[in-house]
Amino acid sequence: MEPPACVVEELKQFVISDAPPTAYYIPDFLSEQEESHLQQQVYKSPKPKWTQLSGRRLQNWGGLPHPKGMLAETIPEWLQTYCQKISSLGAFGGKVANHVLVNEYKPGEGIMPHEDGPLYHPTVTTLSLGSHTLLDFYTPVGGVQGDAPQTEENRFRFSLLVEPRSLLILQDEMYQKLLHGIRPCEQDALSQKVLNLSAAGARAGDVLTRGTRVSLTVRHVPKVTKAKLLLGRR
Ligand SMILES: O=C(O)CCC(=O)C(=O)O
Ligand SMILES: [Fe+2]
Repeated sequence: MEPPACVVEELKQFVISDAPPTAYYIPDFLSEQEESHLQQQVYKSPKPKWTQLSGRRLQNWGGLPHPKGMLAETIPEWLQTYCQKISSLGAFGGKVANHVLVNEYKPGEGIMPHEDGPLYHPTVTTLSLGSHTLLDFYTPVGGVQGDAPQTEENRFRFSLLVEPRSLLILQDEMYQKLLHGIRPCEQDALSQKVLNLSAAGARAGDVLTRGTRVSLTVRHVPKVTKAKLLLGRR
């Protein structure tokens, strides 16, 4: 089902026009109460729900995405509310998000440049709780013109500032053609390379100190397998 055109229309005011198509940045998408409620729920989750990785830890909700289809699991109500709220903006072309990754980064932690890949295509949406971060975007290896060595520095294109309580939506080229990552540092010195400075209420020259950030990446996994294997069936 297509979303009502007016809803998608409403998103257009949030396009980051200096970035490649298409990034939407919505500051204060969450109220402070919603932010602390979500933080409480994340930290109330049972310990085995966390997976510790190098430089961050995560919770996976909704099932494990797989090329053959995700065996869907029920998303708890405290997350489902936001799956619906974000989907109702038209972010997933009328579909409802069915997968959420919760990432926690302490100051000095980050995530290596990567692509989100085909399983979630074509949209990823991110809620930020507790702290800002800088999301850095890179040309893939092999995508840099000329003879320059393909170092991370040479492949770096620009950053987006995501403030706590904001919603970021990435689609199109931003999703498909660029890698994204978070540098493992404790402070961010903002420059003109941050393409959404004014929308995020910041200025070049500002230095922001990171706190613990929890991000919720809310996505729609199109390929789902519903048939649960009936164990013990005769
Ligand atoms: O924490 C973020 O904003 C980025 C997380 C991310 O890139 C991912 O989970 O794929
Ligand atoms: Fe990612």
